[in-house]
Amino acid sequence: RRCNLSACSSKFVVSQMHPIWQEPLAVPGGERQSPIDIAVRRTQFDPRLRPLQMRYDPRTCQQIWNNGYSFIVEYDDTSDRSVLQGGPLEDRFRLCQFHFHWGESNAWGSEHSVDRRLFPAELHVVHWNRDKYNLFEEAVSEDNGLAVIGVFLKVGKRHEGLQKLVDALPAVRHKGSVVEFTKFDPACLLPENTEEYWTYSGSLTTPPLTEAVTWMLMKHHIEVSHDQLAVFRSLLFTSAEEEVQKSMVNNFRVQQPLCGRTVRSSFN
Ligand SMILES: CCCCCCc1ccc(S(N)(=O)=O)cc1
Ligand SMILES: [Zn+2]
Repeated sequence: RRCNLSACSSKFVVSQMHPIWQEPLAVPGGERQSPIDIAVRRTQFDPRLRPLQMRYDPRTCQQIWNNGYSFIVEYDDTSDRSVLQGGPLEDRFRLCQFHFHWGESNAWGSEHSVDRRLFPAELHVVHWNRDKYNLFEEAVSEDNGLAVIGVFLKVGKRHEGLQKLVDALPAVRHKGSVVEFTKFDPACLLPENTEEYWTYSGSLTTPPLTEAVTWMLMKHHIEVSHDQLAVFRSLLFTSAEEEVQKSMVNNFRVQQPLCGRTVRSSFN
């Protein structure tokens, strides 16, 4: 199937209307946008890809914030206490936050797909290149500025590690609310096997959509219970002042053209 190259080549491409942000999105460049479908048969095994090395200090966990699009668990990234390196990465990246994307039903919700298969939700663990930049805000707009680990969620047994986070969500029901949240190790949300992943060069999936991200999608998913996911869906896009309350669901971006990029795998 030909990639709609028209969406890949023009300098400024106005991509599709975003279901939540409404206004048409003009994205810079537009030839390495995220998310994408991972066509497994077209991925290329790269034996040079090393295992990922996550070293997270749970004490760097600070708060949960409802930013009106997802809930963000934010970490203190003013020192090298929580760092990611290895895999496809040449530099060291500091953990700054993690968040999720999910659907209104279990039939969809993830941003990436695997052979067109969608998952009910997707976790993003966000890091920035501390060897090249001094702040996340700088790294966001730079090539090789960010490294995001993606993990697919399936509905099944209850995830014990997630429950502490789920219990805190009612406190950030409305857009703009923040609650203290400490001593949480995001490694508990990763699958046991973090050696098997796909990696490609892409972008942020929400504004500013900058093409700064090295993506690493875990091949293995984690399981959460239906009730845990229902609490995600009980959050609101809207602030307490707004008269019409809108459920925070379907906060994912539609898939973008691959534009000739190669997705590499760390496994055969
Ligand atoms: C200077 C402010 C920029 C904030 C950009 C925050 C952001 C982080 C990760 C992702 S995602 N979904 O690609 O992992 C999207 C947006
Ligand atoms: Zn995300």
